[in-house]
Amino acid sequence: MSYKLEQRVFSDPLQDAQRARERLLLEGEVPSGFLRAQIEASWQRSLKAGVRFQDPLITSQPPMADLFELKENHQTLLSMAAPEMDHLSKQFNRDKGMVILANEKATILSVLGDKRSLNNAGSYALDPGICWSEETHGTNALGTAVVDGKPVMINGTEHFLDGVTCFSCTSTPIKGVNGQLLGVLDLTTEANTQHIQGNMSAVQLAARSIENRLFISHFQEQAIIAFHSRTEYLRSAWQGLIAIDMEGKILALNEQACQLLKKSREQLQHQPIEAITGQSPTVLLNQLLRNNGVTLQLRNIVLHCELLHFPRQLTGFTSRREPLSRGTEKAKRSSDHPTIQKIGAEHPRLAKALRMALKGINHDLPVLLNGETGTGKEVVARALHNQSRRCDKPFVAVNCAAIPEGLIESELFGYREGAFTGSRKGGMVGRFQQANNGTLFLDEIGDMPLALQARLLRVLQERKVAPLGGGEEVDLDIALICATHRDIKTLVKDNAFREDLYYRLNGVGVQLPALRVRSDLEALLSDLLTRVGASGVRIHEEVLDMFRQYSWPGNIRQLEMVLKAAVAFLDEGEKEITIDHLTDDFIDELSANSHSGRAGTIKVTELELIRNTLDQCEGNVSATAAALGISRATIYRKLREYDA
Ligand SMILES: Nc1ncnc2c1ncn2[C@@H]1O[C@H](COP(=O)(O)OP(=O)(O)OP(=O)(O)O)[C@@H](O)[C@H]1O
Repeated sequence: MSYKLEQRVFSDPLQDAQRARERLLLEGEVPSGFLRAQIEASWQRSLKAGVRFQDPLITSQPPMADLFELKENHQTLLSMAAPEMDHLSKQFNRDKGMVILANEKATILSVLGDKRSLNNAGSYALDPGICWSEETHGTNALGTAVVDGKPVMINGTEHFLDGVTCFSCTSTPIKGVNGQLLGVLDLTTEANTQHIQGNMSAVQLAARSIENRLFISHFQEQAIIAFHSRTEYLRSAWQGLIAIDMEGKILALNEQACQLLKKSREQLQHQPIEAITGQSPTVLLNQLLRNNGVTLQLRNIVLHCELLHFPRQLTGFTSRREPLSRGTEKAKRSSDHPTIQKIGAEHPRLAKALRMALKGINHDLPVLLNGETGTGKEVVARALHNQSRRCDKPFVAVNCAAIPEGLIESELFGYREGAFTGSRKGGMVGRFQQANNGTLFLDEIGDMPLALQARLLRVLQERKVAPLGGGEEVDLDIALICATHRDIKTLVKDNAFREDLYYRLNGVGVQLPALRVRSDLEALLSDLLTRVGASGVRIHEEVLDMFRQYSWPGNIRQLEMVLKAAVAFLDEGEKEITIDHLTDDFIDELSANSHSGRAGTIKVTELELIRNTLDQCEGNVSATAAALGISRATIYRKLREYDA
């Protein structure tokens, strides 16, 4: 008894844990009072599960097919966690930290960091596919966080297996939109007690960010309100999030929202938002949109709220208002997929490129679309397919940037049943094969890893694809459309993109113009207004002028969202969008970011003017020179300057 008291007064967790190890070895039981309560309970469970200190670590990974399947089943979690893991890994690079993501059963999905730097055999058990449950590895941060469902730090000898007592590990659970356990994020460094608290804060911050990202992506079609009692915490990982449906019913909340509102998830979920805010959802949403945020004085707390996510069907939300236009479903559907004629209607140069692309695709020439984000690359790809000879065959789109690097190959080429021990029954048909006879759209092709570019080139040359793991080759008959926002020629120059592949993909190149240089803004506006159900609505000249001056970094996608918001603000019977219907933050953005006002943009504007005029004159340089009152030589010189 006196011994325990003494060691508690001069508590050193590592020494305490070492003593607890010695006692356990001597007595065969976990001694009480030596370890922190969470660790003691975990040691008890480990012992009960039959794990012993000296048990070897499991270092062999499962078969490749199981690994593929594991990653495939957790693709969303992996992609949402990737940026946070990357950030964490850079932050702890100096400390030789390894960042680990595991699933809800403590099986490792992904590891960042150089395990050789940890200089310990134990690090070789930190590979994807290896399970770190308490049953397999005794007390460890991943397995214990899964059991406890809360953050855990395990330092040195607090681990159960001798083989991992050289590590300090900090894990925190990652929860899904309904509070269910999705996985665990962990930071493993060499054992020391000094930094572990700092590690915990960093890991928790990263885990909250991942959860918030998952939350936002899960409720893409709903309104998401972000809030906090302190404004400086808005837009941070600690903000509360609530997703509501079109009737204003709470669909889900994140952990921080429950803490801020001091209520459990069960108490709040499925309740009307009015029960919390005291305001009808329509009033609240309209206020949030109009004022860029509101402060709510609730009974026991002040909440600063922002509308984080704008529901696509906002007009449906303000359902008491008459719909602005009553186009038939069919009309709506057809306007959802503009034709290439419509896309290029008032843009001769684009129209010509699109006509050539359609001819090309019908003769099996690949098409390469290039344009900034939101310029309509996917819209064009679909239009080309819909009007091609393959229109009744599949259109398969793959975003190369959204798939984890290790999975792109199996995603594109598939793998065979029996290709690997334990491979999935029926294997997996790759996207190439899915698109056979139809069109394959490879978006963000500029992000394809170099190693895979070689394989892609081979497939395109041979027009055959063999699933991973060998097996029969399948003849391919596909139209290929690729897209990128990157400058592929620069990537080629930098050796980041294979030159031979570039020429293979660039059968017909189509440059999609940025919105700021398009001469058909009015036509696009009327098209987009129809798409958002407001075909009879006009746009005030002053707003049009502002739109013409603005640089539109998000291009057509951004314009579409601005119009949706403006339409939602129209009062009943109102038929004109004026400056009053634009949100304050967009008006600020307009004045700060008009392309004629930006520093250093005179040259850009000049070149845009030349390009625009060239478009209008269908590429005729003499006509352009005459229209602008400058010489042909000046036009060539300025275009060369731009290229340089
Ligand atoms: N010609 C068009 N007419 C009407 N809407 C369009 C047109 N082009 C694009 N859009 C709309 O703009 C948005 C962005 O289009 P899309 O996804 O095709 O762009 P993208 O260039 O592929 O973007 P990213 O590079 O970010 O993937 C979509 O909502 C789409 O409906």
